[in-house]
Parts: sequence; structure tokens; C-alpha cells
Amino acid sequence: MQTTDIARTAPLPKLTEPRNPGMALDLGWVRAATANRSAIERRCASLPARRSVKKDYQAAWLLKAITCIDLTTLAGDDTAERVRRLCAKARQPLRPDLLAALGFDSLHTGAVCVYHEMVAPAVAALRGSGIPVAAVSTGFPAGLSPFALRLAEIGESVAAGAEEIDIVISRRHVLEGNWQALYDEMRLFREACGEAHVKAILATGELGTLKNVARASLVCMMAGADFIKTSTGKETVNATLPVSLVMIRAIRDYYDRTGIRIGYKPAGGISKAKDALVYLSLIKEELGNRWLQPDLFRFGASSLLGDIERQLEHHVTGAYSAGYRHAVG
Ligand SMILES: O=C[C@H](O)COP(=O)(O)O
Repeated sequence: MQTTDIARTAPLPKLTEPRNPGMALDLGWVRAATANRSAIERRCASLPARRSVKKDYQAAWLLKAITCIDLTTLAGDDTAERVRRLCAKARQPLRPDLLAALGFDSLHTGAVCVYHEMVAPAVAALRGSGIPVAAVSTGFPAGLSPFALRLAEIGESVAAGAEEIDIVISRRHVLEGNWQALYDEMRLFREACGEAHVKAILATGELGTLKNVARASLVCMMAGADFIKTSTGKETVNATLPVSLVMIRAIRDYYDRTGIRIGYKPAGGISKAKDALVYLSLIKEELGNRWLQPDLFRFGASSLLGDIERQLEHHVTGAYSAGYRHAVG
């Protein structure tokens, strides 16, 4: 079976892009950022219909999507055993017969994403795989614990072996237009991460307007975020295409002005293979192929992999199996 170059050229999902050093807060740039909701919604509405890929191309894009998943469990009843199962799935996201039929020897997800208490079992289960552990931190998901504790939590997760830290911003700084406070907070989070890469979760469903999303994206990048991420998965509204377009264009703007590439992570509620394809085509059109590598793009998702595996099984065998046959975690 033929797969296309887009999947074959996938490197190991280790972060390779240079860190974002950040820059001084440029309030003029932040305040000039706007978002035209109707134009954004028009553009997004045209995507799913226009950008469909079929057959081998679709399989190749779905394989690409797998390499970009932060395979996630963020539940109050997480156990070490559940995390070990998730890590086994991250190491081998597709059944060996499907992988072989698609012409691959091995494949793995971009990362495994867990709460702090699950970092140690995840690190142990992923040892030698090259798959990083991402820890959600800073009082996830609300980000309302004492600031010193939020900083300490980052330190603990890094010490436990997390190579990526997903922080949550204080939404109130955005809602109050206090860009300096958001910048200062993000700077300190970034500093506390040390060598670990930092993803800034904006919780866009709680930021009120797309203009706020654009401005918060810029401030977090100026303060040194390596990735910007839409949501915790716990808000009422999580990743959406309009929000993604705004954040992606902020990333493009930042790159045009600074030459620094910031990664993008839509997260929360992305559970269907066909939705993943739309996100990938949006990235390709707005940012180009370089952003379609796991060091610059991730899906934050707990159940997307199951649907992708189901679609790939259909591609290989011509039959769908029940969802429970591709259980994750
Ligand atoms: O960061 C990842 C999200 O929490 C996952 O959300 P999900 O369970 O809706 O896929």
C-alpha cells in the first residue's frame, strides 16, 4: 500500500525548534491586534467542505495526525495502571498488522499528557521510547491556586521528568486587559520550566472575544511560550476552528516579525478523524508544511486516536470495527 511523503517524512516527535526567547512586552502591537469574527467564521465554514483528502492520502494524513497527538488522560480517577496502558498505546498507537499494511515499521504519538501525580509512572513507562511526558501544571484547569504554589508545581513536574509543561494562564488578566500582569506571569512560568518546553493554555472559551484570544496569544509568545494551546478540555467551549484561525494567525504574525516559530496545540473535544484532517489542512494553508511536524503542532486529545485507528482499519480492511476494539487507556 502506498502512503504519501507527508507521513513518511515524519521525524521522531522530539522538539527540535529553537526555544522562544521571548521579547519585551510590546503593548502597541498587542492593542493593534483585532479579529473580524464574520470573516473568520466564513473562512472556517469553507474548510471542511473544500479540504477533503481521500484514500491513501487520507491514510497518510491520519498517520501524520497520530505523530502529533499529545495522548492525554486528565481525570480525577487516573491511576498509575491507566497511565501505563496509555503509554503502551503511545508507543504503539496502531495494531501491528495495520501498521505493516500501511508500510510502516513503527510510529508513536507526540507525547503523553498527564497530571503531576502521574508524571513519574508515565516517565517510567516511556523510558527509551523518545516520547516526552507533558504535565499540566499551575493549578490546572482553573489556574487559581496561590501563585507561589503554581510555580512550585512546575518545578516538581520538571524534577519528576516532565519535558513539557502545559501551564494555564489567569483568565482574569485577559478579561481585565491587564497585559502586563499576563506577561509577567507567563515570564515567571517560562523561567520555572527551565529546559522543559512550555505550552500556554489560554482557555479560549473563557476569554470572551476573539480579539482577546489574539491579544493573549501575542502576550504569551512575547513572554516566551514555546507553544500556545487553546483549552484545558474542561471549559464549556474548548477547541474551535475560529479560535484556531485567530491563534494560528497570531503565530504567523509573531514569526513574520521575530523569525521565531511558535507551536500550536488545539485541545479539548477533538475526537473525530475527520476533524483532525480539517485542523491539519488549516495549519498547512495558514502556516505551511513546517508547522505540520510534532515539534510545532500537537492535538491535545484523549479519544481522537481511537477514531483514527478505526478509520485506518477501514482503509486497510474495508470494514469498520466497533469503537471498543480500539480502546485507549
Ligand atoms: O489537553 C487535552 C485535553 O484535556 C483533552 O481533551 P479531550 O478529553 O476532550 O480530548
